[in-house]
Amino acid sequence: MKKILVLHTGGTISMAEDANGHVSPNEKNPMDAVDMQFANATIISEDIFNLPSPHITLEHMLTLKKRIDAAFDEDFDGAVITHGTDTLEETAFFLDSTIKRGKPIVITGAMRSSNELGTDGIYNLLTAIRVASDEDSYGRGVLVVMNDEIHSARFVTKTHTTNVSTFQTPTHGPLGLLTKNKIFYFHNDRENQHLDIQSVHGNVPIIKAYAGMTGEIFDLFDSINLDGLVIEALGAGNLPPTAAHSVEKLLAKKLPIILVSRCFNGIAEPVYDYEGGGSRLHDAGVIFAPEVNSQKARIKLIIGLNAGLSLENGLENFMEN
Ligand SMILES: NC(=O)C[C@H](N)C(=O)O
Repeated sequence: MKKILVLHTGGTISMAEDANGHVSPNEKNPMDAVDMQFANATIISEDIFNLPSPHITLEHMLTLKKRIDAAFDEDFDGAVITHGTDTLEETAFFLDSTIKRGKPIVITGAMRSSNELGTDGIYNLLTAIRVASDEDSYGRGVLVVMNDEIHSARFVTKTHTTNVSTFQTPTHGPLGLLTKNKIFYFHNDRENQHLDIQSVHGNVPIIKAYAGMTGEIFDLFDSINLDGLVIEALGAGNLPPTAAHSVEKLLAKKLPIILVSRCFNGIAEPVYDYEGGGSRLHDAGVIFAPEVNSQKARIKLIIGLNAGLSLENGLENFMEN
């Protein structure tokens, strides 16, 4: 018999719709009323927060990490988290990057609130518990389970504003799926580097590049106290020339600048050798973060900085792997 901890954090899965079609949080979490009878698992539930996920901060993510660490030091065999979908991938990535792989951690949510027609919350919660109590889920890192699919926290992203199949894994594909009776894994994800941090300080904004971008936004950053910057660059990792010029001025001040692509699929690499091209940006000191989107690159940078990494001490290696 597995002992699974369910941590509710809020989100649409715990919300309800009113007569005007507006969706908002409930005083009492409807997920607490779900019948949790499993042949192979005992469920203990806690309402750790009741927040829409746009209200979730890195401090909340750290609180969740500490609660899961404590539960795993006790006799829990796995953890399930219910979470709003807007920032679910960020919490999933944070936990995957700060907790050593072993006992299953599964995150789920819903696209339709608890009293809406075709609500997906209870179904997703029950399938997440099935995955967390399955022997084969051990050692796979943090998993996102929604709509009968299992995704790696490292690569999954929210792709649709309203559709129940919103969580997808561009480039890599899902790790597995659930049928009525079985769980199938058809990929093994590589181990994600994890750092056991105790703080989450850092001011790290994300900037998106576009055709005709000038350097003004980067020049503004010159006067703000930043700990790092993440740029969603064009294509394989390039910037318009004037933007690149201003980025080089920030690099001269030893600011960690992380580059990912604004493309939905693929991996950014330093390839192009022209003004603003990726290979020149890389030579100037821009760090390319492969296989993560900008919101995950930002979390990864904050984790690295809070673990004591710096440009002189291992930050580039951490971000590039
Ligand atoms: N489907 C959802 O959960 C979206 C909601 N706005 C949230 O992230 O809290």
